Amino acid sequence: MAGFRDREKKHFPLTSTSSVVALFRDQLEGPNEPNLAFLSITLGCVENALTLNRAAPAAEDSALLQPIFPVVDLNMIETLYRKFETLVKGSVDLTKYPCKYSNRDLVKKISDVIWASLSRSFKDKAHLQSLYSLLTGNKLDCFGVAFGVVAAAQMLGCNDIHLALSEDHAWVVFGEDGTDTAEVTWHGKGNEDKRGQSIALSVAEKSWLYLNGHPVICDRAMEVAALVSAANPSINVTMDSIEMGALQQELLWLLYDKDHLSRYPMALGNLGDLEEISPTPGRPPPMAIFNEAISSAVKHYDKHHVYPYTYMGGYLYRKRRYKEAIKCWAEAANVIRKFNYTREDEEIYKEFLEIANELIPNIVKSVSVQTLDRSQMNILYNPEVYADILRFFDGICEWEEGSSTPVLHVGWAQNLTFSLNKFDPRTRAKIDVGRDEDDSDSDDEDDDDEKSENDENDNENNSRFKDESDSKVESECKFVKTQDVSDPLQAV
Ligand SMILES: CC1(C)CN=C(N2CCN(c3ncnc4sc(CCF)cc34)CC2)S1
Repeated sequence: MAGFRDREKKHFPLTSTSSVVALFRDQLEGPNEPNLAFLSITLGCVENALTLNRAAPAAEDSALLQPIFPVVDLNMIETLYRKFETLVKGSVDLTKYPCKYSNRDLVKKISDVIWASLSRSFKDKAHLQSLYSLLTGNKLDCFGVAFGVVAAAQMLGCNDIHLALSEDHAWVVFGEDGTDTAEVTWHGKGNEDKRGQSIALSVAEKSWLYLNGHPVICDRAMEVAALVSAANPSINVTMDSIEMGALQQELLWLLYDKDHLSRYPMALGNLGDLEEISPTPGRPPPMAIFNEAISSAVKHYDKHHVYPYTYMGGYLYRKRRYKEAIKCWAEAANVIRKFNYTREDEEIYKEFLEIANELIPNIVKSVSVQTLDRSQMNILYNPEVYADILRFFDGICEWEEGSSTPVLHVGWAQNLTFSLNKFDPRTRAKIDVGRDEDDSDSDDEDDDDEKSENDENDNENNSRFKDESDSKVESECKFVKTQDVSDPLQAV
C-alpha cells in the first residue's frame, strides 16, 4: 500500500495533546473520510503510553517536573496500520462480493476476520477498545470488535457499513438504504454471540439493550466520536491519566464544535463528566452539556435513552443537589418503563438498583440526621420529591410488567419503604395519587410506547417479588400529581 500521505505524515512525531488534536482535525476536515483504522491505532497508542505500565513517579520526579506525553513515531503507527491492512485485505476476497452494496455474508466475513484474530483471554479489562490493542495484544472488548469491523469495512471500501450503538451494545447497519442490520460482536457474559443475525429479532423483545429501534446510527465522523468517547484515561481503579483525560476532552470539543455529537447523547454525557473534573474556560458548564444530551435523546431518539438522565442525576448527586437528582432519576424510570426487562439488560438493572438501594437511601439518611443545611431538610417536607420517588418506583414497576424476567425483589421493597417512611406524614398526605374512575389505561400521550395489549393482560400475575412467590405488586401510582405547596417547612 502507498504509505501514509503527507496529510498523515506531517503531524508526526506526535509530542503533545495539541499535535493529536491537529491530526484529528485534519482527518475530520480533509477531502477524504477520516481514516478510522489510522485514528484508532494512533489514539490507542497514546492511551497505552499514558495509562499502562506507569511506575508511580518518585516524589522528586513527579509529573510536574517531567512531561510524560509519549513521542509517537510515524513508523510505529504505519507498521501497525500495514499489519491491519494485510490482515483485512489478505482475508477478504472482494471479488466474491461483486455488488455495489454490502450483503450479510460480507459483513459476517469481516466480523469473522476480526473475531479469528482475538486471543481467548480476558476481555473485560480496560484499554481493549482500540485497534492498537488488537494489533499489539490480539485483544478487543465487545465495542472494540464492532468498531474493528467498521474500520476494516472502510479499508475495504465498503462505505455503506456503519456502526450502530445502543447504551450497552454495538452492531452494524449496511445495504443500499442502510437499514439492514447485523450482529458482529458478543454481548455480556455467558451469552452465545449472535454474529451474522439481524437485529430485528432482538428488537422485537422490546429490551433496553436494543433501545426498541432507537439506536445511535453513526456516520464516519460519529464513528470517530465513538472511538474518542471509548478512550479510557484510567491508570487504575483510583487514578486517571490527566493527559489522557485532557486529550479526550479536547477531542470531544473538536467533535462538538463540528456538530458531530448532536446525535450522540452518551458522548455529550462523557464530555459533561470530563468538564466536571476539569472545567474548560469559556465552555458551557456540565449541566448545560447534560441538558444537551437529554434534548438530543428527546429530539432524535423519541425519549428512549436512559443514560442522559443518569449522567445528570449522578452529577447532581455528587453536588448534593438531591432534589434535582431525584427528579432526573424519576425521568430515567419514565424511560425504562417503555421496555420489557430481559436477562441481557443487566447493566441498566444495576444502574437502577444502585439508585434505589444506595443513592436514594443515602439521601434520605443524610438529610434526616441533624443536618444544619436547611435547604436539604426541606426534602423530607417536599411533596414533589416524594412524588418523584413514587414516579421512580412506578417506572420500575411498569418496566417489570410484561417482562419475561422479574426485576423487583424484597430488597427493593425494603429500600422503598425505608425511603418513603423518612418523609413527614403530612407531606405524604399532600400527594394526590390520581386514579381514573374506571381505572382504564393512563391517558399517556405516548401510547405507542405503552406496553402492547397482551402485556396489559399479563399484569394480573407479574410484578412479583422474586422472593415471595405469591405476593403481587400492582403498580398503584400510574399517575401522581402534587398539590402546590408554599414553604413546606411551614407545614411543620
Ligand atoms: C451515566 C453512566 C452510568 C456514566 N457512564 C456511562 N457510560 C459510559 C460511556 N458509555 C458509552 N459512551 C460512548 N459511547 C458508547 S457506545 C456504548 C455501548 C457499547 F458499545 C457505550 C458507550 C456507556 C455509558 S452511563
